Amino acid sequence: MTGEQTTSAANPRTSPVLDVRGVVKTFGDQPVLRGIDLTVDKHEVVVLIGASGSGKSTLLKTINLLEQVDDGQIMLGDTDITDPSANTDKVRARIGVVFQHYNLFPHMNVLDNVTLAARKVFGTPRAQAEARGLELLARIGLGDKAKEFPDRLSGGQQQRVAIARAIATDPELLLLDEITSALDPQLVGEVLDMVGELKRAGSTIVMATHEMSFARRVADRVVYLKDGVIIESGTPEEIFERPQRAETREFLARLRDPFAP
Ligand SMILES: Nc1ncnc2c1ncn2[C@@H]1O[C@H](COP(=O)(O)OP(=O)(O)OP(=O)(O)O)[C@@H](O)[C@H]1O
Repeated sequence: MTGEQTTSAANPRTSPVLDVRGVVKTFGDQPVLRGIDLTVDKHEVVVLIGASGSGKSTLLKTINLLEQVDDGQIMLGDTDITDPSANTDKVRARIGVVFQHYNLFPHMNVLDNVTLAARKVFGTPRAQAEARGLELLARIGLGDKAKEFPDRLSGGQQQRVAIARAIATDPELLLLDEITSALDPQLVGEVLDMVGELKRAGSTIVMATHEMSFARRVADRVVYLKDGVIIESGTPEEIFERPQRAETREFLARLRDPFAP
């Protein structure tokens, strides 16, 4: 028996980092999430795939409380974050988020961007926050950019800073929404490599992406969403090599050949 098996036998399953239960979201009369169930364990990397408009971003937004659910429940650890009494700021402080468009504050230098949440939300003393920020920037190869303003960085560098900012407060969960789709193709690799490093470092991640090769490489679990419903989820091998559902097979075939019937 391996050490890992002994540990898990001794410690029965701990509660998941994220537990999405029956989440429903409608915009006007358009149902966008139609009963989503999704559990994410610590250190797990879950990748959401699906056609444009299938509800991937909306799902991430409900988890970050940028959108309210119409029905269902979302647990972050032991906190029901969909309970009206949940403190939005406290919930958001536990979740790191990076969106498609690197939304760094343009009037702040890179280090101030990375350390802002630690200083303002967590009250970490500036010297301590900056030491951690500089360490993070050095780790991602941008140590020499600490005092630069965002507009002096390439899109890929800005997005890497946005990721550094999201992890600077050691969030329990990281949400990444199409973080490479606004980038020039030659800048995509450096950002995706950074996500690979976060995975190796043990982050818990839910990400939406159209980069299937990346989903295949980095995901522990791939979740295929269609019209607000999870059609199928499984390991990258299960989804990409042996999809069980006809809808998944059709989606993947269309990616390979957009003119497929
Ligand atoms: N605030 C909103 N008001 C009205 N409709 C919305 C709103 N946000 C999203 N939608 C609609 O909800 C549906 C799902 O959108 P969503 O952005 O979640 O899809 P997605 O899978 O992330 O797409 P993409 O891959 O293009 O980012 C779309 O039809 C979209 O137009």
